[in-house]
Amino acid sequence: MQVIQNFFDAVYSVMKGFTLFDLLDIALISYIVYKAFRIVRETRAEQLLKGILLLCLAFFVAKIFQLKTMEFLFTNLFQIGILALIILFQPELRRVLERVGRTKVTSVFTSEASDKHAGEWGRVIPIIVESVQRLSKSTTGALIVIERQTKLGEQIATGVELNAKPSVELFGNIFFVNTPLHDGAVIMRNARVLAAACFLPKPQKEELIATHLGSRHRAAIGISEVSDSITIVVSEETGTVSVAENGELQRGFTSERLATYLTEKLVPQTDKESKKHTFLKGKKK
Ligand SMILES: Nc1ncnc2c1ncn2[C@@H]1O[C@H](COP(=O)(O)OP(=O)(O)OP(=O)(O)O)[C@@H](O)[C@H]1O
Repeated sequence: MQVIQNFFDAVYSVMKGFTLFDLLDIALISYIVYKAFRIVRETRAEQLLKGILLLCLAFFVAKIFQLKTMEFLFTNLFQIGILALIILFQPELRRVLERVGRTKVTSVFTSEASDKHAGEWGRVIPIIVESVQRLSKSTTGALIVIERQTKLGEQIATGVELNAKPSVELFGNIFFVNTPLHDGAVIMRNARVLAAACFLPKPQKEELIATHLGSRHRAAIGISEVSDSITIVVSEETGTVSVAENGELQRGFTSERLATYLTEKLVPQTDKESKKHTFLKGKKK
């Protein structure tokens, strides 16, 4: 009974001094918790979170009924637990921080750099599309990663650095079967072919990926989970063109669709241009 009385006293004392800043505080915390919950739902941390919530519940039950040994045990467990969680979930924490760093607020500071290459991408996209079309026609397996804000230095270091001007012939040569660079992925940065034969990471939840997708498609999903890159995959078996972005693979791209997709992602349109584009689209209908 005393516990309940204390609880209401505490609530009353908090409400007495409640200001607009407290409301802002609550709104911000709610937003952070909501975002954290959404991120946790997409990772293996979901099960763990349920476990922690159960432990917290057990801890409060022990506190209410004054079970001293249980209380002692849980208090110590929580102290070591925080450190253990950081070690166990280091990859997830890293991904979350990377994701935070890629939010639109910070892109205010980086958009200038990406816009600088928009023109170059505009010239290179037709080359990529034509190369992909040829590779698809000849059922030559290919994996092309387009780097955006997240730097892919780790993956580039596993391959052979080229820093070459993109051309249809270059892509054809790189992916030509049994040549030294055909195994692995090409990574493009700032509209140039930076490296070839690069090794990409595996996806986090491999067991959830359709069994008919082989290691090339899985690698494309893997890199798209840990970065904001766009990865084009050409299937060696069927010639099907797929694109991986944000951990998702979309299949069956035609050349037109690929060109539109890449242009939308890599060549930011000015407000004026995009309005004109929408207007023209509307007129065509
Ligand atoms: N982790 C990886 N990083 C980079 N390239 C990879 C990776 N895993 C596989 N590859 C590339 O994919 C090739 C193997 O493709 P595999 O046949 O297993 O995949 P797939 O998805 O079934 O593609 P396909 O439909 O083209 O056969 C390898 O020879 C290599 O070039």
